[in-house]
Amino acid sequence: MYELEDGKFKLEYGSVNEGMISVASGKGGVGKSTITVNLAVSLSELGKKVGIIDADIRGFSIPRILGLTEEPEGIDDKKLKPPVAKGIKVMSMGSLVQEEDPIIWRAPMLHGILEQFMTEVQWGELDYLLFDLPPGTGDMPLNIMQQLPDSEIVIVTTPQIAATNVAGRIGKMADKLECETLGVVENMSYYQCSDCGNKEYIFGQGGGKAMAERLETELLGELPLLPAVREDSDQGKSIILEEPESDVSKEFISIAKKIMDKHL
Ligand SMILES: Nc1ncnc2c1ncn2[C@@H]1O[C@H](COP(=O)(O)OP(=O)(O)OP(=O)(O)O)[C@@H](O)[C@H]1O
Repeated sequence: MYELEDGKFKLEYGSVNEGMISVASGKGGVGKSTITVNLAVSLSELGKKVGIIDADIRGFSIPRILGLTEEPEGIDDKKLKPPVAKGIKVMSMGSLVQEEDPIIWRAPMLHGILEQFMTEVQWGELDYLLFDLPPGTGDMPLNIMQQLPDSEIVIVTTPQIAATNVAGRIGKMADKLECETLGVVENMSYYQCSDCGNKEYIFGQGGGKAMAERLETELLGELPLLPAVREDSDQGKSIILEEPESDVSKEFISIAKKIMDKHL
């Protein structure tokens, strides 16, 4: 699907110059897609050219979270021009698979669609290509990671020990496939009272850090549980652009910088 030359991924119609990064989670609902989008926007705000492949075939939510309204456009019968939102090029499995198709049919289609996204889409020059993986440690995320040699992985977890145990399996899977784990992002780490600023650690504390230690990787950041994050996502907005001075936006930018530093 691509060649790695001098640290750059050469695609049929473009290249990825710094990193192909899968965003994974041990289970659903921990904020993987929200984090994929906000990381992409953060990298873009830091001057990087970014693309996203929404490979979460069950819950393809990237177009909605990113506020994408355009469809991919066919060019000369061979290539697809990816739609763009907030400066990010996006291809979603959701645009090619019918939502009502049973998962059991969709899973084998994944391989072909991913290949099509890598070889028939006019990505142009990108610095980062992010993949929103299906949640969990089942066949679907495994198959995708197997198809992406030399890619890296960021693991999203919530702080509960149960969640970090499952997410830890993703790290072990990445090791087996020789994908480098860039680090762990702990989401919904705490809730901050908008009146008094007090932080409540409603899901416990330290699970992300403990998991990062177990996997011998870095805790890239801890993001609060904030109504504004969900509200913006629901409306196709990004908190990074809406409230760039907020603590949560600064934390996203800090995570993006740590990822960039690993590609210097
Ligand atoms: N830090 C946060 N604060 C508030 N709400 C959040 C936060 N992160 C995610 N959410 C909300 O939690 C819900 C689940 O998030 P999201 O869809 O990103 O999870 P996911 O891990 O990708 O789920 P799945 O893999 O099942 O598709 C969404 O409504 C999202 O807006």
